[in-house]
Amino acid sequence: MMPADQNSKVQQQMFKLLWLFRWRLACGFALMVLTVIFQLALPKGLAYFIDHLNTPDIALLNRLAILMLGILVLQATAMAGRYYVFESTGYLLVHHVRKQLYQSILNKPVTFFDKHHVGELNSRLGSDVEALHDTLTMGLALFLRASLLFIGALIMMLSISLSLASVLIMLIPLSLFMAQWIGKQFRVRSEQKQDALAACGKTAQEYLSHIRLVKAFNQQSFANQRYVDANKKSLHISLKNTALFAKFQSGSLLLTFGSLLLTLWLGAGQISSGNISTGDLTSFVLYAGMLSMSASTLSDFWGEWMRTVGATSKIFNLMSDAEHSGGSQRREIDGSIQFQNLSFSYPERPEHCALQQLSFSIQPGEKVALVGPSGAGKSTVVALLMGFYQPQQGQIIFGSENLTDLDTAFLRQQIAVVEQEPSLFSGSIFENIAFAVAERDVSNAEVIKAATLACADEFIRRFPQGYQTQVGEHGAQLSGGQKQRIAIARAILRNPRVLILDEATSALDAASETLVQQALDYLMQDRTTLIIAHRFSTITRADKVLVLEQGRLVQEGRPQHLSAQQKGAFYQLMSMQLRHSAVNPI
Ligand SMILES: Nc1ncnc2c1ncn2[C@@H]1O[C@H](COP(=O)(O)OP(=O)(O)OP(=O)(O)O)[C@@H](O)[C@H]1O
Repeated sequence: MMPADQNSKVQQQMFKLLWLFRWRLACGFALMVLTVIFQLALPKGLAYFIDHLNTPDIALLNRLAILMLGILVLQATAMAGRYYVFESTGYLLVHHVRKQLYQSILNKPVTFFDKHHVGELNSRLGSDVEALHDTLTMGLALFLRASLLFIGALIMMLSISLSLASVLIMLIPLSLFMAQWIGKQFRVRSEQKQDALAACGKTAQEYLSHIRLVKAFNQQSFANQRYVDANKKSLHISLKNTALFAKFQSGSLLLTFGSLLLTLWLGAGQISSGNISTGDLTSFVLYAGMLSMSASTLSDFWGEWMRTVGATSKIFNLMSDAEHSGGSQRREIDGSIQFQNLSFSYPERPEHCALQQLSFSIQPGEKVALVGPSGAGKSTVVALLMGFYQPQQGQIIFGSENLTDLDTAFLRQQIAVVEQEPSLFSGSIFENIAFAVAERDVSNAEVIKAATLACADEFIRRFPQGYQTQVGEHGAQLSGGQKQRIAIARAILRNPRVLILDEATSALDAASETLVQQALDYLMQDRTTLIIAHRFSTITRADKVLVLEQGRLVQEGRPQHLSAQQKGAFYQLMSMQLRHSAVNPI
């Protein structure tokens, strides 16, 4: 349950959203008032018609029929207009919120993504935003219409027969209570069903996205069983829901037709005593139907509205704070980097020190290899360098500027990262290389030049569609070496002052290896390069090596110098690496 003040804040924001579309909504409301007036007029017309069925004045009946037909046509037209205006406003609202929400998510700090699962964010963008459409526009429209109809039908019923109306009004609380109770039951079960369906989807996604592993271990039947189990839960809830609905239907039938019978019985007495006509009784029954339908819409709405407030509060929370963009200095960096007495713990694991009192400096143009066992803190150094996290202690200096004073976006423009497993997006090879430059349009010639320097132009041209070849999800059509060269072309196009290279651990064939190395050699020229290095050959070619162990810098120096210190961490690490390479050459 949300606290009341947060509830009202969310509702204020929901009304602010509605306010953006006020003219469309006002137009929809005007059409709605028209449809309600027509709807209320029809039973009255019908009553008049029935009471004059025996009249010898056929012309009067004809005029009456034409008038009612006219009202019907007008009502149908106004109804179509009302439906279109509200429904389309709902879609425009969803489009608006989804656009803003996605943009806010993109601008969140990296720490945010440590806490939130991509699947969860997807469901905020999907079903939670969709709830706004259903409740905020269509739901609200139905609520307003039901309110107008309820009041109108009640007035008409009271005007036809006070006594008959009083009896039926006493039955309203019973039907409202029943609808409320059943609505609550459905809500609880539909939430359980949603959870069961989400669990089903998660199981399917997990096994299907790792299908090769499943097949490699012959685990199809295990994967199938997991899915069947998850599916069974959702079936069980659906069956329970269906049984409840069946009972509800019979109860509601009894109540509806019981009240109808009561009305007819009491009405027949009133007709025989001459208080009302047959037409009056017919219209009374029709108004009573409108009253009960609108009452159940009204009782459903509140639960629906509060559920949407719940879902929407998560959306508004996500839309609130954006990434801390660091300082305001938009300085060109010269490539020198210093870590000064830096300590850092991830916000999600504050008790664990990922980096401890780390100090080192890198000169402009220097090639520095960052080495250390798994979990030593190599990737953390890079994450801090990119400004993804703020250290709790110490500082990072670019040139003479503290990282906290620099505009993070401007700083990142001057850094390029080549990942260990390059990420390619669905789209063409051209788009994937041009992805390097967000600030301006990139020409064909620039992309081709970058690809040529990355030794990628030749293989790209061999594809029938060349640079327009679609790489498919996760770049499935490209080999490991080809993906790496595209990632290198991307970095060349960015022309960064500082290059961060997370060296691939997986082996390439000798020909690919040579091409990738050639591309990297070009890329590293005259740039400060920090390499998370795994290969012996890379490490020995670096100007300097930083050896990390459990977040601490344990050794630093030229590789030749460090390899001579047989008791040092570097020597141990390299001996292990060489033994491993002898077994699994990379
Ligand atoms: N997002 C995170 N949240 C919490 N702890 C993290 C996070 N990322 C890394 N860590 C922890 O921080 C420490 C350093 O991790 P880091 O990824 O920097 O090591 P690494 O040297 O790059 O390892 P590897 O060579 O295996 O990639 C590890 O103990 C790791 O468990």
